Amino acid sequence: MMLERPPMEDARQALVDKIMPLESEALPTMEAVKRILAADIIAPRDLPPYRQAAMDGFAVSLTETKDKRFTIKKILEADEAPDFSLEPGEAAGVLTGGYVPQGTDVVIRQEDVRIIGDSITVDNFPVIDNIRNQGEDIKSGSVIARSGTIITPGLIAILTAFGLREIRVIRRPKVAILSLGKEVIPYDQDLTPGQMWDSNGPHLSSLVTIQGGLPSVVVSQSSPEKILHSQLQQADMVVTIGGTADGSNDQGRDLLDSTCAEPVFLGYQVKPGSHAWCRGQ
Ligand SMILES: Nc1nc2c(c(=O)[nH]1)N[C@H]1C(S)=C(S)[C@@H](COP(=O)(O)OP(=O)(O)OC[C@H]3O[C@@H](n4cnc5c(N)ncnc54)[C@H](O)[C@@H]3O)O[C@H]1N2
Ligand code: MOO
Repeated sequence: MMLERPPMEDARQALVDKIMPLESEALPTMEAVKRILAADIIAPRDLPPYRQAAMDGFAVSLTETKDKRFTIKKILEADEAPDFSLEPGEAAGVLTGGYVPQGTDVVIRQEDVRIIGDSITVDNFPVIDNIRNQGEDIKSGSVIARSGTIITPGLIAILTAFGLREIRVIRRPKVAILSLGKEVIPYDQDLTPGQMWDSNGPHLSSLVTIQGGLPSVVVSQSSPEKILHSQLQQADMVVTIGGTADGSNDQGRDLLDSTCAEPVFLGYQVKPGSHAWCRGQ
């Protein structure tokens, strides 16, 4: 049902109601910032993926007698997965984000130990264990982000922390912008008296770019109907500029009538801009 000069909010809602989600496309994760997720993302594994040290220092296995001295079994490298377990009274050198060996009860910061030969003496036992448990941040199988989410830099970090190389996003809408009027010429052409550079086309085009669309601007001095119909084949949305009044140069209304698209609203209660029309499939 076509609305005649509705309030702006009703016009906006009528337009939004016409919008259909576009198809999705696969993108390398690094290129997906600001795009819209096309499907829920499920965590493929736990994060952290293994039990990690939260401090540089020593992983220790405590003794029943609460000894302060531990024998160093091995100093682990940053990229090393331990192939041993700690027995009570043993310690292993660990780095933040690295594995802690099986049997670890607590990680003591290196500032809180003294290294004497092949053993350590703990000056201060921490009140927390300084261990990040497997899956503590995100559990395998849980939803990381829902379909429809706008991908932020933070989400890119999470997706790549899971090694997700490619994700499905909604494709960018193609928006054709048609500047009507025989006096309007592209801004990069020389002007003759009576002509006007197209500035509204570049304005709308920039707004579309900022919102994530793919704009194309056409100045249709001649055969606007032909251009409009070809744009309707290629674009998801066509926006025409000018020609909305009743002057001899105003073809906007006839142009819209020449499409088979259903009228959504005809004019709306905004000044200036009251002559805006909308049609949709
Ligand atoms: N007899 C009447 N005249 C007008 C009426 C009316 O009811 N009866 N309404 C007035 C109102 S209100 C409005 S709003 C305007 C609507 O104007 P149009 O949509 O027809 O706009 P144009 O005539 O095509 O252009 C107006 C002006 O803007 C320049 N222009 C157009 N396109 C561009 C562009 N892409 N970049 C830069 N400049 C552009 C154009 O050259 C004209 O100078 O009608 C009133 N008149
Ligand atoms: O209808 Mo016009 O755009 O308000 O000045």
